[in-house]
Amino acid sequence: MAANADAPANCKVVLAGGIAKRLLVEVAEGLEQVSKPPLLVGFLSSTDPAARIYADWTGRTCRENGFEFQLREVDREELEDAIMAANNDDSVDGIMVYYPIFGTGQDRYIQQTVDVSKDVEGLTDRYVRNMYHNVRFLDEEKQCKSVLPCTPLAVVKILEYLQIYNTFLPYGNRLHGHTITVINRSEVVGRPLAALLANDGACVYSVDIGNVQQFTRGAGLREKKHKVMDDPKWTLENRLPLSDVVISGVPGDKFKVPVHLLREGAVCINFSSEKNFDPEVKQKASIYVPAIGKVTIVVLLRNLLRIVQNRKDTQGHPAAAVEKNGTLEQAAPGP
Ligand SMILES: NC(=O)C1=CN([C@@H]2O[C@H](COP(=O)(O)OP(=O)(O)OC[C@H]3O[C@@H](n4cnc5c(N)ncnc54)[C@H](O)[C@@H]3O)[C@@H](O)[C@H]2O)C=CC1
Ligand SMILES: Nc1nc(=O)c2c([nH]1)NC[C@@H]1CN(c3ccc(C(=O)N[C@@H](CCC(=O)O)C(=O)O)cc3)C=[N+]21
Repeated sequence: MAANADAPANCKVVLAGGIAKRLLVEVAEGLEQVSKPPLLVGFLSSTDPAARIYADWTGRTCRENGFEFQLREVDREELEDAIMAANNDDSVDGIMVYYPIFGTGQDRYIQQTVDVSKDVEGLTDRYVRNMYHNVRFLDEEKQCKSVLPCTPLAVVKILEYLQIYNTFLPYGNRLHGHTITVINRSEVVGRPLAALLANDGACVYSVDIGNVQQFTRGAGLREKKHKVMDDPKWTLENRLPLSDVVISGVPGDKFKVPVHLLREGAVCINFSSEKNFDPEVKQKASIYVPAIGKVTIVVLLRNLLRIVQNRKDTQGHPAAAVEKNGTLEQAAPGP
């Protein structure tokens, strides 16, 4: 054994750019099906430097891939009216609002101002409710897919790429048998992500600053949608050794995932702007994805195409446009 102690560890570092490229092929095909390049309008009222970087980056990715993008920098007091004007402007296909703005519950209120038919980020109530309830379509005919939030969906796409999703299993159950820890439970990323992964069959431990919760569809995946449980005995430290996938998104540069507690061969994914994993992660992980932003933006373009498509499909088909939430009765094609 000692003879091999200096051999390099076998961790594959997977960069988001490569995964994004594959998804972009799909997006390019979708773009050919629409009559004009979709216009995305981004509202920047945030003073957070991460929001501006992300906004610039969205613009660049849109333009490079045949989409139109306009950045509207408005005072936060004017934002609600500006969003309403874009809702009523037929030339605007999609709207995204960069957060944080007020950094309070008011951001949630602003989010709900975006018209559901233009919400590329899937953050309005109807989409969020569909996601938590595992309802995948907007219409009973199952023609119009619901919109999923970009960053959680980007993580799903990465897990599909890495073949953590087992395509031998039926769609909707493909994470059965996996134990996944998600460190972050924000309303925009961590909590929806835990729910999506649990709805797809995983046993998910959702960790935030206060506690650890388990999201699962129960033994034998008998439930249609996930349930959430609390147990004060659960800690990050005692969940990590059980987890074959660890996804971390803690803001700030203080937090580091304790590498010594990772299970040998774990798959580690970081979505925080800061590095939540020290380089030693490569001594333990089988796969390490250090950042996911590039995939998130391609998922955004994919969502933009989807809402353009859904609007086309609901024209002259008003039943699909009203609030009518079907339940997930059958397996549906990919998310
Ligand atoms: N790559 C991407 O596509 C995206 C990345 N981000 C990045 O992800 C990070 C998080 O963003 P948000 O979810 O919006 O932040 P947030 O501040 O709303 O939520 C942070 C979450 O982390 C938890 N947390 C904080 N400290 C912790 C600790 N020591 N241990 C365990 N949990 C802890 C909090 O309880 C909370 O659930 C940021 O760095 C942000 O820039 C955000 C959106 C998209
Ligand atoms: N409505 C809204 N949606 C967002 O998704 C949103 C937002 N507002 N406000 C700002 C935050 C921040 N954010 C990031 C995106 C990518 C990386 C990221 O990881 N980027 C690089 C790594 C760092 C780099 O290369 O500079 C990458 O993945 O390759 C981080 C953070 C999205 N945000």
